[in-house]
Amino acid sequence: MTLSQTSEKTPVEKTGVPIAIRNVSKVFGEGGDNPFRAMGPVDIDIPAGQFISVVGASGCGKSTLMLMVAGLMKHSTGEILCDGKAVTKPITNVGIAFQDHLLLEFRTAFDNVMLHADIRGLDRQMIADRARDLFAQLRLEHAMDKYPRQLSGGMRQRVSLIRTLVHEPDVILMDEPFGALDALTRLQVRTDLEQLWLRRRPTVIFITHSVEEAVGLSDRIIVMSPSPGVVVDDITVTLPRPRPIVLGDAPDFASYVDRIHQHFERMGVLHGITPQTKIAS
Ligand SMILES: Nc1ncnc2c1ncn2[C@@H]1O[C@H](COP(=O)(O)OP(=O)(O)OP(=O)(O)O)[C@@H](O)[C@H]1O
Repeated sequence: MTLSQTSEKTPVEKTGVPIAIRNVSKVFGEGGDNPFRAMGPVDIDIPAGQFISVVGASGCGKSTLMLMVAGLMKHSTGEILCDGKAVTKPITNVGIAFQDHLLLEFRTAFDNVMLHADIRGLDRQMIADRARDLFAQLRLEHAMDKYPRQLSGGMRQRVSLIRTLVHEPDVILMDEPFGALDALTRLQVRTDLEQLWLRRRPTVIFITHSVEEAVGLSDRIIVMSPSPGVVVDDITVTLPRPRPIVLGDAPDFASYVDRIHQHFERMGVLHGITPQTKIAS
C-alpha cells in the first residue's frame, strides 16, 4: 500500500489495485453461424486508485467491458489483470453498482447495507460502524430504519452507493448508476460519490452516458467508438478535487466536454446542425 496526496492535500491511504485490459475483445456467438463482435480489441491500463469513466454510444460495448473486468463474462481475446492476476472467474474484492439500485424491499436501508456482512461473513460490528459513518457522511441517518419503498429514488440510490462501498473494496465497477435519477439528484449523488471515493481511493470504472458527469468525477475518460467499440480517445482530467457541484464554474470544464462531444459528432453519435442544413419554413 502507498500513501498519496489528494489535491486538497489530505493524506489518504491508497487502497485501489491496478487493472490491465490488454487486447480485449468480445464476440458473441463465437463458433456459431452468426458471430457478432460487440467490442474491442481494447487496451486500457488503469493504475491503482484511478477513477476512470467510459463514455460511448449506446451498444458500443461498455457494459460488456465492465462484466468482463468483473469476471462475470468471458473475453474472446486478450487478457484482463486485476492486481496482476488474470481474471478468469468473478473477482471478489469488488463493489458493483447498476442503474437499478437493487435494494431488497423486505430489509431496511441499514439492513440492505449490512447484506455484505451477512453474505460474506464479515465482522458485523466493524461493517455496522462503517455503515453508520457513511450514512452520516451522506446526511442519511434518518433513512437508516426505513424500507426502500419509503425512500425517494435518489435516497435509494445513495443507500445502494453505501452498500457498494461499505466493505471497502479495492475495485468499484459502476454501470450508469445514476441513469434513473432526475438531474438535480444526479448532481448531489455525483458529489457524494466523489466524497466517498476520496476517503480511500479504490480503483473505479464508471460507465455513463453523461459527459458532464464523467468530467465531474474522473481522473481519466475513455471515449469509445460506436459498435464494435474501440478506444478513440483517452483523456486525462486535471481539474482539482473536490470538484464543485456546479461544474460550469470549474475552469477548463467546458473544453473537456467539447472535446468529447466533438468525437461524438465526428463519429455520427451526435448530429449537429451544419451550415448546409436547410430549415423547413
Ligand atoms: N449476451 C449477449 N448476446 C448477444 N449480444 C449481446 C449480448 N450482450 C450484449 N450484446 C450486444 O453487444 C453489444 C454491446 O452491448 P453493451 O450492453 O455492452 O453495450 P453498452 O455500450 O453498454 O450499451 P448501453 O449504453 O445502451 O447500455 C450490443 O449490440 C448488444 O446488443
